[in-house]
Amino acid sequence: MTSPDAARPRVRLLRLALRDFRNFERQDVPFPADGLVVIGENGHGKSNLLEAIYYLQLLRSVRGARDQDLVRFGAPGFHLGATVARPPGSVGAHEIGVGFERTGKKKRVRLDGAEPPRLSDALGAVPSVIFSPVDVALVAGSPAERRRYLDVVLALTSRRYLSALQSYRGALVRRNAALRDAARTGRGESRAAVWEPALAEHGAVLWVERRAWCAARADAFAALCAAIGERAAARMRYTSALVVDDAADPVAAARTALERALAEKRLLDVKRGVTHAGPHRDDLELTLGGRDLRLYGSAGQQRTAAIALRLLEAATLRDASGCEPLFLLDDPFAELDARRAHRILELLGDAGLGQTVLVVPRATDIPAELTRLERTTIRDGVLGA
Ligand SMILES: Nc1ncnc2c1ncn2[C@@H]1O[C@H](COP(=O)(O)OP(=O)(O)OP(=O)(O)O)[C@@H](O)[C@H]1O
Repeated sequence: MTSPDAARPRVRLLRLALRDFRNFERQDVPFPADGLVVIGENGHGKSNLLEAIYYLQLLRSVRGARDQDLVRFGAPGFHLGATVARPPGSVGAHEIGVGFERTGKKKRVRLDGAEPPRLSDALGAVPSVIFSPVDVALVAGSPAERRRYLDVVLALTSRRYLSALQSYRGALVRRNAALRDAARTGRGESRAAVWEPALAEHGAVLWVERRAWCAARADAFAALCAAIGERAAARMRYTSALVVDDAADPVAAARTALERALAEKRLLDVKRGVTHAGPHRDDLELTLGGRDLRLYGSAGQQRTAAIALRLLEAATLRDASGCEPLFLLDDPFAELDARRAHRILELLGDAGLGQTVLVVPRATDIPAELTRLERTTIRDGVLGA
């Protein structure tokens, strides 16, 4: 593996303080510069630790859990505090604190002691990517998994996308509520139509940015799958029912097309109580040798494509922030053959390998490439126990 380039800028987690988060009562964890390997039996808190670190980026659970479920059983709330080192000249806070109280469901963020005007201003505070065996759902799961992947990657790296996503979701909830109302009362179709300009305006941004990202990264996806060990050609493509004319201003063209599609489907929407047209129905098509990986891929091929998606995510974060993100590895090589695991670590190394936190059930699961990292153990939510 290429040795990490010391000059490459990286974000580094120096310390993480966990209070009543999942099965951690009170832990202060120092992180060495290159990273840490955490060894512990099943169910002792390894994934919880990675979830806590990732929370500092997304301000929500990477596993899709609700905030109240992250609070240690019986505790009133949780708090995470991190100290981060950044390369000279890069922007971002050095002290990040996130707290959540069960009563009132209040979430508070502090960046260097100050509360940002909006929660979303703190998104991406600690850039990181998680690699985990459950990532296979990105490939084998429903289109919703892949849309969520795109939404996370793009919302973390494009302010315009984040803002459009928030507005689009708000308008969609309201239009669907109006549709259900119209279906029940037999009128009020116009109340659903009211939300269509907003859906078209913000949906167009989602559509354009998703397509642009997929087009820009498609070759890299194919190259990564090949480098990991696929012999057939892998392909990634954004698919959408929306037909948009080529235009100098693609957002304006997508907006017009979406407005038309929403109007055309309105009667059907009223009948079914849901919105049929829009980027919330699109997908990221992944194929190998021309065949849908979701339907025909082997478990190993699906894992490979999922890892390629995570590597693309890391590259996107790197391009946006200029820094190497943290790599959080949740025993990701468990079911892969040694050759593939080795190639993936080589690819991670080629990217400059940011600070790495690897969690594994046994010391024998640590790949040779990462045996140089410091080690600790975890038992019942206590590190170093
Ligand atoms: N809100 C919570 N409060 C207290 N404990 C919790 C909470 N949520 C989950 N747990 C506990 O955390 C443990 C699971 O931790 P985690 O998912 O990190 O396991 P792991 O070490 O990664 O295991 P595996 O190797 O099986 O993936 C379980 O014992 C579960 O009961």
